[in-house]
Amino acid sequence: MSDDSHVHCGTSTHQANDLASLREAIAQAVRDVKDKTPLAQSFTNFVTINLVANAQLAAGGTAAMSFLPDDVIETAKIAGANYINVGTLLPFYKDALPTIAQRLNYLGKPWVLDPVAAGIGKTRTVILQSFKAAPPTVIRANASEVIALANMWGLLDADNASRPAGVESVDEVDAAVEPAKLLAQFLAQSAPNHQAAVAVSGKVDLVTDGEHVYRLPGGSALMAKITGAGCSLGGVTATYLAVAEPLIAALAASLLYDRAAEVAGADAKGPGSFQVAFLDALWNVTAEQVAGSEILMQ
Ligand SMILES: Nc1ncnc2c1ncn2[C@@H]1O[C@H](COP(=O)(O)OP(=O)(O)OP(=O)(O)O)[C@@H](O)[C@H]1O
Ligand SMILES: Cc1ncsc1CCO
Ligand SMILES: [Mg+2]
Repeated sequence: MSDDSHVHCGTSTHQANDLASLREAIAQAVRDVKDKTPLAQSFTNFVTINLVANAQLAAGGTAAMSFLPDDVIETAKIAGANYINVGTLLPFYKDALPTIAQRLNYLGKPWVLDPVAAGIGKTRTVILQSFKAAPPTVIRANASEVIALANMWGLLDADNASRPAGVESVDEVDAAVEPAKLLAQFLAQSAPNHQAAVAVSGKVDLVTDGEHVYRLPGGSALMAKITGAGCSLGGVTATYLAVAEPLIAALAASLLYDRAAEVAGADAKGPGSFQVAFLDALWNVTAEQVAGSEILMQ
């Protein structure tokens, strides 16, 4: 864990020390999930709900999926963290989701948001706009969604105007650096202990707490050929958020995904066998492998 040979970008000694303690905390989070099997509750889309639950179990946690406000709030009282994903919408979500977000925040319950397809449709926009007043602890999204959400919350100037992109990203992760930092700073203002994080997925993942930016290379291109890679990453981020602070949870989940995708990609014959191998790898990748990953700090 003290091996920081993967540090790049002219890293100072101070940063190297930070990175060493970050690696310790990441390893601890991975071990804590395996030891404590924390519950993370999800309000998530119908397309990928099964992969979300299976990925949370494979990482070592437990899953519960709920949709009605009373059910979500009661379950939140026993869950370590929560996850909201707006990929598929039903009419009642327009009232249910703002209510749920407000209650989670009032109760001080940490939660992860995946703003799937941000920018598409009035209903989704109303729901995502409502979260500005009751923000999540962590946002996990692709680059287009991060840009669209930052724009929707009025955090961007005209130069950074976004376009909606469906459920797949049309933007590169690098285009989302500033929007991600601005979102993380905004989340931190209202978060317990002022701690929050934004994770942007793509070829090279990016995680920021609003101050530092961490780039996480690796993974497999086959991740983009199974549906729910991003959704389940949000779910597993919530699993880690049950035992760790936001930045550590976002880093641990994204790094676990990269390492597991590499293992799965090594002998998969295509997307089907890749998904099966990926779940096995989520289970088998060790805390040391996750924490020893390449992390480019800025
Ligand atoms: N080209 C790529 N190379 C390596 N890993 C990738 C690539 N594209 C995506 N990934 C990985 O796939 C996972 C999901 O990221 P992605 O950006 O596809 O999310 P998403 O668009 O929200 O996905 P979905 O909505 O289908 O769940 C992340 O772990 C990310 O690292
Ligand atoms: C394909 C799809 N459509 C709505 S949600 C979803 C899962 C990927 O975000
Ligand atoms: Mg997605």
